[in-house]
Amino acid sequence: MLLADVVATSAQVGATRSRKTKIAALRDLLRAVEVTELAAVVGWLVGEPRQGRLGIGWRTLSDIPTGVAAEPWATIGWVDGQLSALAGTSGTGSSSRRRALLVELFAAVSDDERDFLIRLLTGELRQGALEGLMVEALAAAAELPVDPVRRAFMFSGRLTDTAVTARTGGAAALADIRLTVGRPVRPMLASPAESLEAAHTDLGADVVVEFKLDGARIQVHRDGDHVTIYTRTLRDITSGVGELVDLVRALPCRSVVLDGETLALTDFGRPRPFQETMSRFGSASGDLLLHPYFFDCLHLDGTDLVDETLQTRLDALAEVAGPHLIPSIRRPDAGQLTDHFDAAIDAGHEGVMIKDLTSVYAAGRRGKAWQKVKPEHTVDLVVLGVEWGYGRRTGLLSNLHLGARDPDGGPPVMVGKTFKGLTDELLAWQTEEFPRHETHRDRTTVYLRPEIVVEIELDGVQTSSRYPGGVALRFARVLRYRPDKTAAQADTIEAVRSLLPGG
Ligand SMILES: Nc1ncnc2c1ncn2[C@@H]1O[C@H](COP(=O)(O)OP(=O)(O)OP(=O)(O)O)[C@@H](O)[C@H]1O
Repeated sequence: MLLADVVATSAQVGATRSRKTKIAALRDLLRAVEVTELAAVVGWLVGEPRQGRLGIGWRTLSDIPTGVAAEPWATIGWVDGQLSALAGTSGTGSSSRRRALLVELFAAVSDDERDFLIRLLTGELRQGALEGLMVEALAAAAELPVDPVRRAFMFSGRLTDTAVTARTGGAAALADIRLTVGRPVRPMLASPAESLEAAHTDLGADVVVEFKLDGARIQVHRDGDHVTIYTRTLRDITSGVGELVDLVRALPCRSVVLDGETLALTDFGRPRPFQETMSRFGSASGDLLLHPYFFDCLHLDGTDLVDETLQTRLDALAEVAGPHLIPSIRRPDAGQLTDHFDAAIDAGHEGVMIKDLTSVYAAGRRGKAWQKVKPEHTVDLVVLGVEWGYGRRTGLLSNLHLGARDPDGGPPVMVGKTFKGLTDELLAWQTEEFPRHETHRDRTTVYLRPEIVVEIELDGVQTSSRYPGGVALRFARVLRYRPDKTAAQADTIEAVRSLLPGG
């Protein structure tokens, strides 16, 4: 099959807002490709080549001469081979070798294909929403229910592998993919709740309420003396966090998989700012010590706990990591719930997580089983453009155009603008950094590729006829930039709409 077929399907997926139509388009393509082409195609369609991130920048790519292929002939296998060669090129002389490979690649493709490849190689195609669609399309193509595919993906962490397993082995092979100590599992995520009371009413009395710490997610695997530690995006950071490795090695068990958050603390035991934890995180240097706060246990001494209730998992966690638990309270009444929330805020934390004690561990869709409550609403949005300031801000890039993620993989949906909360330092940073992400500009505004995520605090949202999503932010202000997040991890337009009064 040709690259052109994949590009056509990608365009079809982008052109419709209908989830069903998108899935059908992906399913038809998945059915038509050879099994040998499947991993490459799945990787491209979710924006994550099976070779991993190739680290090719926009600047390098824009310098490669345009192709001449009038009749597209680039096959999937050939393009995949070029990407493997690119991935395997390192050391002296690698940049000219990489350039030669790119020139060869681009000479063989049409304009549409070139555009697709550029977006693939720069990471612009990478979107969490596409993974969700792909999971459903893989199930449809293999005529299987979605759940076993989603579950296999949770355990394997690699959609390309899951695709091949679904195609070649069907339900039985998918069911064989289980938690393996040492191999990271995709983490379970939370949904925002409107308020403490709303979450409590929604989940009922059978809940645990935990502090929500503003650190970095860690997933810890230990098999005997062998410890590995992964980030939220399943990156192995073991070598950078020696203090955590030592601590986990000393836990009273033979094998364990733990989920938690890690933080650096001040001398007074209060959390250090998020930026400080992040800068220490994974870089073995610096004298800040990271402390783990565990909140889940997925495996203990040969027993998988993923399908057990949270209550059972927390009991196992208390047994193995008692001194390192996140502060929590089980089955609080309304008064205890508010007290716990206040205690979290007083201690300098972000808020609380309210979790259903009867729920199992499930990654893949932001479920309602874990709900987060913060004192203010905050959303992570994508910067779409920025206007030149005036008055004191003349010559500085100031007013941000903010977009929420389209859960179906389309371009972000604009929901408002703000220049509030920007310090002089941030204004200077924006003015220097944003032109590097520019697509084009007009007299007032520099438009950006949607790749910078900013955390916005707001009082709420209101319906709007001006913005395409029908909703606009109220009193939005910039809290901070989120370099740890990609646009695929920004909040969705649905998450923004859910903040509408009564939404
Ligand atoms: N008690 C806790 N239970 C689960 N996750 C927690 C807890 N405390 C802190 N966290 C962090 O919160 C994240 C889950 O919240 P969410 O799914 O909203 O992710 P997020 O988009 O990073 O959230 P936010 O932007 O609010 O940090 C986890 O990935 C973890 O890093």
